[in-house]
Amino acid sequence: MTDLVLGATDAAASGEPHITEPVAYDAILLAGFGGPEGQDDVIPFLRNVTRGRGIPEERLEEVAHHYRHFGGVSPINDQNRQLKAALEAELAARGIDLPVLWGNRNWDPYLRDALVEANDRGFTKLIAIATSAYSSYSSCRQYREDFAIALDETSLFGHIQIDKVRQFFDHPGFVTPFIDGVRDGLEQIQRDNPGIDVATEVEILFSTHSIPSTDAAKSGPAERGFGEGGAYAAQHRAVAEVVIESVKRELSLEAELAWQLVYQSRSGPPSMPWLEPDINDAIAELPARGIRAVIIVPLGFVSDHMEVLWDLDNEATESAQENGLYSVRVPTPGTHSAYVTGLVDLVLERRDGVAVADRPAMTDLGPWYDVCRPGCCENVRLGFKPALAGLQP
Ligand SMILES: CC1=C(CCC(=O)O)c2cc3nc(cc4[nH]c(cc5[nH]c(cc1n2)c(C)c5CCC(=O)O)c(CCC(=O)O)c4C)C(CCC(=O)O)=C3C
Ligand SMILES: [Fe+2]
Repeated sequence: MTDLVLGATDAAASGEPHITEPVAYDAILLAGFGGPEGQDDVIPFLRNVTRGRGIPEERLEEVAHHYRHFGGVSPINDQNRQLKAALEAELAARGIDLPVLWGNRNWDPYLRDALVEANDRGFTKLIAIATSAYSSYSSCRQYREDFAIALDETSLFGHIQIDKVRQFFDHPGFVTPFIDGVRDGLEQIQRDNPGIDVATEVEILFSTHSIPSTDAAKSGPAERGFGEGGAYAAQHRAVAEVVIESVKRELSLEAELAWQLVYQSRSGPPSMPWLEPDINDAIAELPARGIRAVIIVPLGFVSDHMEVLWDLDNEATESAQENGLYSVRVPTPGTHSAYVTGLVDLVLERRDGVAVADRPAMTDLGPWYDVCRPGCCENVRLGFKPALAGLQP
């Protein structure tokens, strides 16, 4: 163990942003968010997620109601079970002998359960895939902090090494399902709205989780300037541009497509600035510009979990209806074959120490770091906690 890169050994301790030495991993750690699986789980789950966060009580009641509406069951755990099975099938098909262990940050099975299993099976080197594509406290560092906490809880610090694949927002495996989805969505709009002008009457709304503006500002390494919304927003804008250009190419469209990046699922007190505009406010502005149809793209999400089912399929879809707009919601990557293949490629990239030039990245921002930079994805509200797979502090 080194104090430069907490919990890491070998190549990771060099402090380089990319590890291009092979590492003999024993297993993959699939790290999920976790979600309730029955009415009795809802409140304890929400307590786990929001401990010490200053989320207003009304917001918690509101979110509890979303889960209650679906019988207290979030689809997220089943989606991760399916992803685990798909990864195992892909690994087997490619003859790669790497077991997949699954553990969540906020619900059973927890990360600590996966680490106990790893230890029982004699695994000491794990490569983690967090089910989260972009850079921010919630989508990167919080997973890394929770790895450190889980090692501590299980007294496995110094026995088990946990590295983490890079944020994969611009990996073709993650982006391809969105390109497919937007292309199919446009075709559906043209089919169902004969004569509609895709250049002037359709708006593509790329939606992601809102986060506090202070988190967004810290979402990338301080020395790189990313503009408004930090690396988090910059990564989303860059991926959205790639999706738009790819769809135009695939459909041989000459005209520009209208799009914007919007936010959803805000949860802090109104006094705290979070990233805007909210998707529902953005939708309300569209009819005045002559827009007749929207494509809602859940660009920030890897599966159709509660934020997608409730905040998009329920709320945003209703906003579209109220504003007289035809709407299509694009699927998330889920278990799309490109996504599953891409995740396995990301693991092999680390196992084999692939050269940076040979790592696929569809935007100029990537390929993102294997070892997070100091202060990257910090949370100024909650203060410093040690985190694995990154340079300290
Ligand atoms: C960036 C981001 C992602 C995307 C990255 C990723 O995918 O990880 C994400 C995913 C998710 N968020 C989820 C659920 C919740 N998030 C909450 C609260 C918060 N999320 C935040 C950010 C994010 N969240 C933030 C800044 C907060 C405020 C509290 C804090 O400062 O930490 C709360 C508390 C209640 C509320 O306020 O909404 C809940 C219940 C679920 C599970 C859904 C299911 O069960 O299907 C998933 C996948
Ligand atoms: Fe969240």
